[in-house]
Amino acid sequence: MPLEPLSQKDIEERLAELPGWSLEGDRIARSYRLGSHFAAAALVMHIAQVQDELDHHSDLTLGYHSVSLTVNTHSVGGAVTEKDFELARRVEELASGHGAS
Ligand SMILES: C[C@H](O)[C@H](O)[C@H]1CNC2=NC(N)=NC(=O)C2=N1
Repeated sequence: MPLEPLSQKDIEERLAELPGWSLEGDRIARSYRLGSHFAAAALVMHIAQVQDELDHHSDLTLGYHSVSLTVNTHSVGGAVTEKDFELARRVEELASGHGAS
């Protein structure tokens, strides 16, 4: 199925199921806190693995005790699509396993 930009309503409905995620301009975004810098780096590596698996890649930033990501879909001109939410849901699952909050 070809990717299509989601409407504002579609985005809001999906964000309501993903606490901590928000719309920042034309991207969906989330930041996580971790217990140490190394724990944050480990989460970055795990997210990178999932991103390669999905062939969909966020802008991913490692902070001191934090990991932040924002994502949209380049192939539709930088709009938010279902693929961005697929990545967000996968990241949510693995982040809780890393003790991220
Ligand atoms: C060729 C490859 O499938 C594309 O470049 C993929 C890779 N990762 C991507 N990531 C994101 N965020 N948007 C894309 O459109 C995208 N396209």
